[in-house]
Amino acid sequence: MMLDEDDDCPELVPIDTQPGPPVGQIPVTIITGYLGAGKTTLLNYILTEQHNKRIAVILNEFGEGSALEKSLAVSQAGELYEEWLELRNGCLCCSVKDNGLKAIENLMEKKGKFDYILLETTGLADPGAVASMFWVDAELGSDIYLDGIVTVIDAKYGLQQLAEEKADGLVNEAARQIAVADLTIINKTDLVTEEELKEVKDTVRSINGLVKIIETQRSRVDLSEVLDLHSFDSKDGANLAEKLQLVKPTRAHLDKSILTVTFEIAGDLSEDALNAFIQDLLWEKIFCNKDGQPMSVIRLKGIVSFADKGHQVMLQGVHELYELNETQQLWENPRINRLVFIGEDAHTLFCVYAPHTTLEQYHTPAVFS
Ligand SMILES: Nc1nc2c(ncn2[C@@H]2O[C@H](COP(=O)(O)OP(=O)(O)OP(=O)(O)O)[C@@H](O)[C@H]2O)c(=O)[nH]1
Repeated sequence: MMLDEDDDCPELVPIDTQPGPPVGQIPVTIITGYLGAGKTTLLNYILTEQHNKRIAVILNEFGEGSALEKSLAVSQAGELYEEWLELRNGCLCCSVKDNGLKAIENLMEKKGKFDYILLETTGLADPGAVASMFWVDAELGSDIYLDGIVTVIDAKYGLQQLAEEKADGLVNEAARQIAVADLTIINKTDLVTEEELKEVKDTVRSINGLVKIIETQRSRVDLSEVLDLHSFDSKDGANLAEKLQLVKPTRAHLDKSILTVTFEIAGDLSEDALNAFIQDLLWEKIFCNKDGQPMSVIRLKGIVSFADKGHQVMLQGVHELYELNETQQLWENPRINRLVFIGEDAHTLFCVYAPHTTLEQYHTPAVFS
């Protein structure tokens, strides 16, 4: 076909990689932390700050072990909220005793539009289970999406809580809450010395090499540090690529079993090989420690390169779920893949592939390509 001379040349359009969640979905931030750490104080602080958002706060008993699945089935019914409080700045506060996403969705239908949902889990909850539920639900076209997981830590008693030994070799909830977090708030800094605070920070870092750490008194935070983190969608792509460069593998500290392992691999990966590796890790659980205990992943993140893609691809995982999404970031040479795994017995990843490697950054092209 000939182009009319007066016709403009078609403009180049960027590839539509659709970063971030679909338009119109409402972010949910999960707020977790051990008993008495300062979660409620944080929620109250957020609610009374000026933020021009209509925030709904949901206090509930998500993630109470086996109650979770059961509740998913029974939460179809109507009246799910118990107390309801409308604050002057437009915030809404309610207590949902029922578990499950349906409860929240019903709530939204009833009370109209919120701009934001904060969900406080109980102190003993495993937020990873709650997070995976939201993540799956967002994929299924829900009105809400998971924005991030914030863990509040007690500066004074946090270490003690982390050191508590659980029966049957179970990993302590306080450690899990840190492992899964995008942001940790070390609260009650007024009650500790500089040295004590440093020890808490070092311990948090020893569990989660990726997490952002801030310190507070009375949970007073800059709201931009807590809300709209986009920790699970590819809007975070550029930030994540930068952040991953700085992540260091961690060494066991107080909680001996959870730590962070990093891989750095130059060049393109094979998508099939990477999928196979992650599925072996998350689903088949073939990577075991010397006692035959499989590595259990709590969180994983990465920026990876596939030969047929000019854009960086983001890897995200929580528990047994993972996702690979193309970001808007174009690769520059050299392409360096970076993967970070946080989990129980994460060091077994090294033992499998490199029995003599210590926890230093490890180059392993053979595994993924
Ligand atoms: N000294 C001091 N006390 C604080 C600080 N932040 C919160 N507190 C107090 O610590 C206690 C527990 O705070 P909450 O916000 O209720 O803690 P929580 O995590 O919601 O507790 P649970 O709901 O029991 O899990 C309250 O008495 C707060 O007033 C702080 O920075 N310094």
